[in-house]
Amino acid sequence: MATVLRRLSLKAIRNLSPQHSGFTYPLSTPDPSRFLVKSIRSLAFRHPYSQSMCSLANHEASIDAALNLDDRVPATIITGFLGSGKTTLLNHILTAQHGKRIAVIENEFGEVDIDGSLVASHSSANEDIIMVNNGCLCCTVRGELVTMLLELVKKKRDKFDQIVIETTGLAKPGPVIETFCTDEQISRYVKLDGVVTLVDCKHAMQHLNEVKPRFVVNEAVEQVAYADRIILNKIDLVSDADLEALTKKIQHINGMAQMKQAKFGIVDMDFVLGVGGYDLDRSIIFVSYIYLAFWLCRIDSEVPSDGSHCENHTHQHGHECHQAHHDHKHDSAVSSVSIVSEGTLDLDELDDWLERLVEEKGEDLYRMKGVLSVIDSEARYVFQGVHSTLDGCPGKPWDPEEKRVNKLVFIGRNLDESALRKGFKGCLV
Ligand SMILES: Nc1nc2c(ncn2[C@@H]2O[C@H](COP(=O)(O)OP(=O)(O)OP(=O)(O)O)[C@@H](O)[C@H]2O)c(=O)[nH]1
Repeated sequence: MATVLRRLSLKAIRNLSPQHSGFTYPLSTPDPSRFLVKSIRSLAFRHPYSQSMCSLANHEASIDAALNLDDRVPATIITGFLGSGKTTLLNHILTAQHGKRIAVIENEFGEVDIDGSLVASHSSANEDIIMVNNGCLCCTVRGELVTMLLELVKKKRDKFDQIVIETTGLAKPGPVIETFCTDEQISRYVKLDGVVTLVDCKHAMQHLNEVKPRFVVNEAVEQVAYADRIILNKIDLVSDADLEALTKKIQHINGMAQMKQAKFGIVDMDFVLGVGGYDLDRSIIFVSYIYLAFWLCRIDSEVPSDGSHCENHTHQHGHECHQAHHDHKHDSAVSSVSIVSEGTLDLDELDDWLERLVEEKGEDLYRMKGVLSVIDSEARYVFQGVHSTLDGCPGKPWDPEEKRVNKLVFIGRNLDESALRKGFKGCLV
């Protein structure tokens, strides 16, 4: 069925664009994305097959939604590039007064779980934080997402009111969204409420403009393009002029999403929960998904690049996804190095090493984070880095019986693993 829908959708989109392989819109249209979504929605409504394309479960769900009988669990996807503030927002959601019990699915790019402990320390319901490490929900561990969602809703449905999924900073949101629209089991129990994208105002322009090799998709652009809500985070780190330029750039990519500026992800809860971004017939969602893929081709062609376009819609980050219509690789130059080691660190040595590191490699070091055991401290030391921005503070105290294990993750371009391990060793007392 999905294939039929896909073909019809592609045809519909092609009909909108008689002049070239991208698509055109009336010159008088102030916002092309709005026009296209409207057109595609009306096409989907009018299409005789649109009602028969979805599964029975989806039909029932749509009718229930219309009658306000929809008791499926709403799920929110939090996405955004590495270090943009996703975990910070998640902690805000977990501690804010909204009366909702939240189950969290955390997806980390490195094989070491750092965010899990940082999130768990804020949550009162630790057992409902599920970690998925070392793979992207958009590809390698997508199956796990389905399994975990089903387990949550089937075994613990009475324990929470909302699911929040934090993707890795290198995830493509499209395939994750598609899981909610196309998996019959998931759509029976869970409804996608919205996609919230965090934007790091200090570094976003660099990533949005990044030149990618041919067929490699820019994840930062995709994360903005698929958003229902965009949080322009870290406004404390940029000038008004930079903020204005970034806002324009983002509006150009996605003119539909509501946008809010924030520091440390502080926004009203109704901006991120209860968005209702997908309270439409599933077929329309799927059509919109296809539309977005096409819209992204158009954006990609406008983002400075070496001529790449989306014939094959492929991106890389060291592993590949072989789903029918979103084959993609993530950028193979981007990888992670995880260090797990016992021992105590000299904080001064550590500071010196990290400062030297970001001075030399800051441009390529997208993200660093760690939970460390430092000398003369009963508490964990938590350090965070995004390019050359470094931050460190005491975290939760170690339990007296607990083995003090240092965990660090570096994510970036062309990482020198042996140099990183050597640098770390040099800080041990
Ligand atoms: N100055 C400033 N720092 C911020 C703000 N929001 C978050 N940070 C810091 O940015 C760093 C990264 O924040 P996280 O919330 O861990 O980012 P993330 O998107 O979850 O990171 P990954 O999961 O690694 O992709 C942390 O040191 C935060 O304290 C902000 O508004 N201003």
